Amino acid sequence: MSSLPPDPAAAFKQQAAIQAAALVQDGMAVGLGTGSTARFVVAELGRRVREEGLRINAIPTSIATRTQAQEEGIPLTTFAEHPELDIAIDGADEIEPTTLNLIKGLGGALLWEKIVASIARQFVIVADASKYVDHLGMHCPLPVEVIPFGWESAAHRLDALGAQTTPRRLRDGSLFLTDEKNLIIDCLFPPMTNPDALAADILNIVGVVEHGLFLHMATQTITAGPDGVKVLTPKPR
Ligand SMILES: O=C[C@H](O)[C@H](O)[C@H](O)COP(=O)(O)O
Repeated sequence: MSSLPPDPAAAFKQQAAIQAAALVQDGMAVGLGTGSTARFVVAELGRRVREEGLRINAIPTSIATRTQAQEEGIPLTTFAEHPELDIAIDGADEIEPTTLNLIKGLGGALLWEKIVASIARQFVIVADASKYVDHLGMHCPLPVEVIPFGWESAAHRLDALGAQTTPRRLRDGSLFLTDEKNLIIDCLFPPMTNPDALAADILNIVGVVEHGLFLHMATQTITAGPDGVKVLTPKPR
């Protein structure tokens, strides 16, 4: 029996995920996201592969997703074979509904997720409707991935940008390690009015590998909530 509490949003996540998985067509190279919503996408694509004979090649964005995709029987591919992808489908922690700018990475997969999103012609976000915010940073810390060497100095420089920083830890107190064996500094910023400038400042810190601001990347969001399914595309800038 699972020790995880039931997820009250699970049905909405699954609804959004199934609609997004329907965008995947025969022959596509597909980026598979990470997290509780992306899991439903992978499950649905696995079902389509097995039951409908859907032929796809996929690149997973975490070790956890790779394991799930293998269990589902989804064929995996490499960046050498597919340096570009037709579509990537992933979850998000916060969505700003006008720009479709995002915060991602509460699951720690932001680096591989951003690499995969950056090579996908379509980057589709699936979420339950609770993920919408007026300004990024309203509900979540911004995860920033840093290399282990000198991480305390990187955290100090993130503090200087106005963040309240906490290194992410496991329950036993040890530092959380990403799939790349890096650390995550969770940064509580005031709600963001200029995420582009903040993203540039964060990337200027030596030792920072990537951050969870996914700006001007999503081509579509599919969310589900009590009011039904909503599909958004970014408003022209
Ligand atoms: O690192 C994790 C990812 O960015 C997830 O896609 C994100 O945290 C959303 O996860 P969930 O669908 O579980 O809310």
